[in-house]
Amino acid sequence: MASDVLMKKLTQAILEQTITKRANATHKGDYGRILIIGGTEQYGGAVIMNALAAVHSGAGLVTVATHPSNFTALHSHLPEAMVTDYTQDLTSFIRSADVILIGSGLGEQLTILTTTLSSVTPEQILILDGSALTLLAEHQLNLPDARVVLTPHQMEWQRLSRLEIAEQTPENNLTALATFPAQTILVLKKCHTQIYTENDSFELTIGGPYQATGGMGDTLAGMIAGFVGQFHVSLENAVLAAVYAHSAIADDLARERYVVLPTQISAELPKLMHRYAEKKTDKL
Ligand SMILES: NC(=O)C1=CN([C@@H]2O[C@H](COP(=O)(O)OP(=O)(O)OC[C@H]3O[C@@H](n4cnc5c(N)ncnc54)[C@H](O)[C@@H]3O)[C@@H](O)[C@H]2O)[C@@H](O)CC1
Ligand SMILES: Nc1ncnc2c1ncn2[C@@H]1O[C@H](COP(=O)(O)OP(=O)(O)O)[C@@H](O)[C@H]1O
Ligand SMILES: [Mg+2]
Repeated sequence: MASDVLMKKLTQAILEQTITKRANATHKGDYGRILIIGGTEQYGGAVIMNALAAVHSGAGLVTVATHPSNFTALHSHLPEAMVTDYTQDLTSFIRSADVILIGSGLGEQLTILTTTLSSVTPEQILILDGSALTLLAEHQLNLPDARVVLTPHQMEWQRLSRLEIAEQTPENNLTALATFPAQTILVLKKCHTQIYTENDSFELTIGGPYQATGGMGDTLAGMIAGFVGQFHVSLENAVLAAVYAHSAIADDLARERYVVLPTQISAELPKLMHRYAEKKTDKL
């Protein structure tokens, strides 16, 4: 049966609307203070990819709260990022962040998640990815009063919504989203990722299987953090632009590659953003 939900197709117009040229008299404090929480000993790569994407998106200040065994690797990839031990009290770090991204490679660290959920405030943006979504579902945790973005892939959304992947129709997804606090944004990742808000739904028509590499979603989550921390047209626009840019870069790179690595996407971000800030839209 055809869907009654009108899914708007994302185009490069979302990049033109969202990515703006920077004003001269600005500083790092104007471009988002991002706190990334995740990365067990096994999954350090996940937060490294979050942070690479956030910094290459233009985030002003990025701090990564992770297992100490990841500090050296993170710094060797990205000296721009600050680090802190995620087993220590994170409340002061949470308080001073504009955007908190938690969950990529978080594994079974339930206490870190519950502390974060109880510490965020309504004006903060909270992005929940990876293991945070699985823990949320397993322990039936409530979302806090904050500006929440969920970034599940289909299996994570199955755990959260109790909808089998085959049942994840636009109608069912919207009904499931309505059980979360109003204004929660859902980025349902798959081939042709869909984005749902309380009142609207959008579909990506770009991207492809050359993106099917571990870390591709960690990179998207870091980009979303970077975009929402600096582009304030609306939270929805910034999320949509990050989702579109992620796959637009992948498509561009895939013209000459069999697979596209997550870190290659991050490396290309400043170029793509420069093109759109300058409205040089001929290439993509
Ligand atoms: N380098 C790293 O440190 C990496 C760490 N990762 C972290 O590993 C943890 C576990 O995440 P995973 O996603 O691997 O494991 P999950 O168990 O959450 O999900 C993977 C399972 O879902 C299935 N699936 C069905 N539809 C899917 C879809 N559209 N996209 C992706 N999977 C789909 C897969 O076949 C697989 O069985 C997360 O915290 C994640 O952030 C991953 O991001 C991979 C890279
Ligand atoms: N076949 C595909 N076509 C388009 N996009 C894909 C495809 N496979 C994976 N992706 C994209 O790659 C990302 C994978 O996210 P996720 O599974 O969370 O990765 P990870 O947790 O390993 O970082 C999503 O943005 C998804 O849309
Ligand atoms: Mg993931």
